[in-house]
Amino acid sequence: MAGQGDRARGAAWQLLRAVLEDRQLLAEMEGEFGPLADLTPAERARAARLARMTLRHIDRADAVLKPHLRKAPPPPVRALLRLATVEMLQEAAAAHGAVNAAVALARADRRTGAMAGLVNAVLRKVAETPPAAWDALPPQRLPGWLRGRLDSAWGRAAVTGVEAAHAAGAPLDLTPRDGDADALADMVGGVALPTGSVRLHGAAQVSALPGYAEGAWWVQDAAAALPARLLAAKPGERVADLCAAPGGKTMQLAATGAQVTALDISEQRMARVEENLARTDLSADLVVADALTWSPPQPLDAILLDAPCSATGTIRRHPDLPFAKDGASIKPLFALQAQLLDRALDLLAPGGRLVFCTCSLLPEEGEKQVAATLDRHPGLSVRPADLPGIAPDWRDDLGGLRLRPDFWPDRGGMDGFYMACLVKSG
Ligand SMILES: C[S@@+](CC[C@H](N)C(=O)[O-])C[C@H]1O[C@@H](n2cnc3c(N)ncnc32)[C@H](O)[C@@H]1O
Repeated sequence: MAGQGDRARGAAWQLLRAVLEDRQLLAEMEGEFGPLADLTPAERARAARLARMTLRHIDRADAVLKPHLRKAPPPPVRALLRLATVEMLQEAAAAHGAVNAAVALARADRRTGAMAGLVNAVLRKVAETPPAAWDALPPQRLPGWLRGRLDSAWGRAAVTGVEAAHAAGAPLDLTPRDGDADALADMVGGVALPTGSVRLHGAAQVSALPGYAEGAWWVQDAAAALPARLLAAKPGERVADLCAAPGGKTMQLAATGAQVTALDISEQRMARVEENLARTDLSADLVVADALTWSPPQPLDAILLDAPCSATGTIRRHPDLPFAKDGASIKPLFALQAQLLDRALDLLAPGGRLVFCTCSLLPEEGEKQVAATLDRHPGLSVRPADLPGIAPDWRDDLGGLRLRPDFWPDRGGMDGFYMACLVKSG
């Protein structure tokens, strides 16, 4: 019978193959029926971590493997070699355990069984790689379609910084329900960030942290916490969160005392908003509907539009994304974002505020989208972003905020985001 580590490795191998061979997203496979279904919570966490770590360092693994392979092995074997290489060199796992487990996995699968000898021989050589040689390998490159766009938008130094941030992964950020970051940092042993989030470095089991059961905080990247702060909802205001699930921003809005309607097109994802609100003892009206056709009973004072996007700002948390998506698959989102913006503006009362945001690194989903909206809607203006803890150079010429993973390098980075607060003429 396979040991615990082997079951986790086996599941990580399946996850990797599904991403690399079938372009599936990890998040879609981590549910009840995916490759992790029969594992214990600890095994699941380990499998998901191994798969993500391998995807973050796959180019480096290939560079180490190349001299030991006469020709590229079939994809399943290649994925197994990459997994074990990253486990040994990035995680510094004991070589005998990683090699033996990979050989056992190869042997147990009829598609790879005949190559178990090769797996053994190659990984024994990989195990001899000096740590300094591994450390000297450059971080994984972004895929060509994204690298080119980011290079044109932000320049080569930024691209290099973003790639380094992706390789480093992401810390765990929490948003305090009562807004007291110092008290929460003391409670969980984290660091209060200048923008009001609390950061924890190193692996932590979220549900075991103090305050989880009481709903004193929720997990939310420090950058993702800023759009709701930019909207600055006030008690009693009528506010809608138009693309709400899983609800991080809904909880922030509800915590202000505003009357919040949280809307999402996905019933399944809306269930997550409901769970999150229940745990944090916050309330909002929940609506499953298409934001393009939904109408509120009265015009709204403020709207948050966290529009569907390429999510290219979250690659450090989701290293599978560059393998599962490409430039063509994200293009239709640009038009949808413009439609959602126009519709949201229709729903606002005169003088009302709309924060548009996307977790994207592409100007097409941020700066360009807002500039085009201002052109389409004479009288619309941007209220310049001004929030505690933001650096002046995060602000763009329009008055929005451009955030990138290479910002805050000494603090552990942040997700990529763009946000701007639009004000409808009175
Ligand atoms: C970026 S996510 C939102 C994240 C969320 N605001 C948070 O902070 O937790 C985008 C969401 O938009 C929803 N969505 C996509 N198209 C939509 C539409 N036409 N109307 C309403 N929601 C939509 C998706 O189901 C998805 O949950």
